[in-house]
Amino acid sequence: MRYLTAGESHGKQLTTIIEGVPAHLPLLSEDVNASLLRRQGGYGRGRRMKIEKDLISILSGVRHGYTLGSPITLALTNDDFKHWEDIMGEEPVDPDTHIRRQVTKPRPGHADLNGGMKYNHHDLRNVLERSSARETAARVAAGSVAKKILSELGITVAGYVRQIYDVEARELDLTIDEKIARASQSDVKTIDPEQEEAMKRVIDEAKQDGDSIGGVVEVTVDGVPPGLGSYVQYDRKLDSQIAGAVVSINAFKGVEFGIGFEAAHTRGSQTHDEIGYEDDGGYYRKTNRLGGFEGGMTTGMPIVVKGVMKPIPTLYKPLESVDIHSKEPFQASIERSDSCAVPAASVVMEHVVAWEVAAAIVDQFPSDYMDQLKTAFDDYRERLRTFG
Ligand SMILES: Cc1cc2nc3c(=O)[nH]c(=O)nc-3n(C[C@H](O)[C@H](O)[C@H](O)COP(=O)(O)O)c2cc1C
Ligand SMILES: C=C(O[C@@H]1CC(C(=O)O)=C[C@@H](OP(=O)(O)O)[C@H]1O)C(=O)O
Repeated sequence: MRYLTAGESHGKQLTTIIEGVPAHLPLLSEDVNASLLRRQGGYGRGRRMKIEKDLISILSGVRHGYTLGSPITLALTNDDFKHWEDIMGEEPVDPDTHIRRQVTKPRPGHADLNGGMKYNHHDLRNVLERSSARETAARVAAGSVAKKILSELGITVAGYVRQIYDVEARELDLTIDEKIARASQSDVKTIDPEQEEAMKRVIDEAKQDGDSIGGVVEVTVDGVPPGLGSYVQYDRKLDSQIAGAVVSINAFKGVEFGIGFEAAHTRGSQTHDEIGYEDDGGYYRKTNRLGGFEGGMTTGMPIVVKGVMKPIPTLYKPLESVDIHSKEPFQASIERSDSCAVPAASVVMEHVVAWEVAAAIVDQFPSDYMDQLKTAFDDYRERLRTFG
């Protein structure tokens, strides 16, 4: 399976084209919209999310509620476009007006300067429109289709906020239903109200100071069998595909599986997951310190992956920059902005991880239609249970 996204942040629409989804997967626009709605929520978002009502139209690949096996096109209209028509429209504009409106003071931490230099854009709006995390709506749309495939196979994916700035969510031993319930809340998704309030407080403080903050998101995938991904070629290692996908989310700078960076100071005996066997369930691990991966393949334990999001680059008290026309020092441009997008990004990360897992499954069990996939997948699970 593969997908492409297209669209500018304040352009007419975002488009996702997905290829390789097996036929006969139940799919309605409501399924995608439920995910999009969650991504729009979350404490710390700016005014843009009050303008948009992210609802997709399915333009191809689905008929009477089921996928056809042909490319699926999901289109999402930007409601904000109506306010930007003269800036974002396709018609040429008068050069004087154009010069006055240009974005010329690149924001440190955003794609503005590097993108402008690379594509020779003297108006940095040409960069920021596509580098904006508005694009993550299109990726969540793709991920919601992936989640439908996974749910047909008994696999669930849940993402939630582990940390915002210096407020850490307490570690809890949650059931999968509790994790999903927590992930589907649309606010700061944590465990106890006190921590939620503390997270909201640090977001408010950053906002009042014209500053921004980041945090940590955790995604868990339950119900995966052992052996998804492969050790035989570097680019088939599923953990590396997931890591790449996480770091491809705007502002995500690091990723870890299980105990992750802690493994630098744990001994082998406190790092690896001992193996057990039960007649009913087959092989299992006594712990899940490695977050569900060995050798680029799933172990059968839940995948546990964390991503760190840096603070948002646009600051209402801007950092120093240089005007690319005059070369004079200036404060960076202020674009309307979020002050913290970690809660929204937890929904994005959940969906990009879901995509990678679903794509690995469809790749490993090539199927034209869902029943074929389910049978191949169930047979595989059954074979593993008595393996050896
Ligand atoms: C959900 C989400 C919302 C974001 N909102 C903003 C924003 O309002 N303002 C901003 O400057 N950056 C925002 N970002 C981050 C930038 O898009 C990102 O930092 C930029 O594209 C540069 O990419 P890099 O940080 O990965 O290097 C957001 C990121 C995510 C995931
Ligand atoms: C539009 C979204 O996020 C945007 C991501 C973003 C950025 O620079 O990444 C900047 C802001 O855009 P605007 O200036 O239009 O408010 C965010 O609102 C979205 O998540 O749908």
